[in-house]
Amino acid sequence: MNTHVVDHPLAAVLLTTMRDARSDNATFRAALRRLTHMLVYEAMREAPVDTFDVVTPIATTDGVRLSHPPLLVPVLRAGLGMVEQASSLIPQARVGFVGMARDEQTHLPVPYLESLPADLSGIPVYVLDPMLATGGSMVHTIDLLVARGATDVTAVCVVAAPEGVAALTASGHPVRLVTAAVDEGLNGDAFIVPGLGDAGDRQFGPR
Ligand SMILES: O=P(O)(O)OC[C@H]1O[C@H](OP(=O)(O)OP(=O)(O)O)[C@H](O)[C@@H]1O
Ligand SMILES: O=c1cc[nH]c(=O)[nH]1
Ligand SMILES: [Mg+2]
Repeated sequence: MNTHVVDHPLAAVLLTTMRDARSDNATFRAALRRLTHMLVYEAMREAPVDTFDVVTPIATTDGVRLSHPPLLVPVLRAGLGMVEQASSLIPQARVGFVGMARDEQTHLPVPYLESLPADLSGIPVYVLDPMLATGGSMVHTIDLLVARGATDVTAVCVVAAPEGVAALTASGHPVRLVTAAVDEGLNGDAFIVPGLGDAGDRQFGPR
């Protein structure tokens, strides 16, 4: 599984704001939006394009358009904070939704929402979730996508734990990871260390 860590000073500054426990909900959300812009921009770097003639006020030249406009899939709740920025960067993208919340005892994801197109064959999919911890939520989401025919999936995360990266690799799914950081690991509550806490709570308040 290919992992791309976006290593850029501007991304690192935004990640620092998100990590900082003193950042309030609004500050955290604003930093997530701006960091999402950078992550999606990098994630789309190799996206294939078609060329066509575009007529400027002066002459005709080559224009480009995305060959395959993608599907964006925010994983609720925390991924909601990424979808507005991602879709403004890719206005042609469609959006599907998956909702799940980890059980605090088992740390397993409990799904509560699935709203996805039936056929995803030939459509690149970008899953938006700030946190890849055990990987359970991301693997479950990709299971749903692959069952609909997806063969080209990118997980766009802010912070990943090595355990989550290993789970994505072990899943055998056609996925690559774009993230701002791979952290040290998980604590006994399956939270990422040093991480940034609960990304849903830090945007929207406790459930
Ligand atoms: O890799 P995992 O161990 O599955 O953990 C990661 C998941 O945990 C968080 O969601 P959470 O379950 O806290 O729900 P929320 O977004 O509603 O807060 C996060 O946004 C991921 O979806
Ligand atoms: O550190 C973590 C782990 C799972 N979910 C979060 O929001 N944060
Ligand atoms: Mg949460």
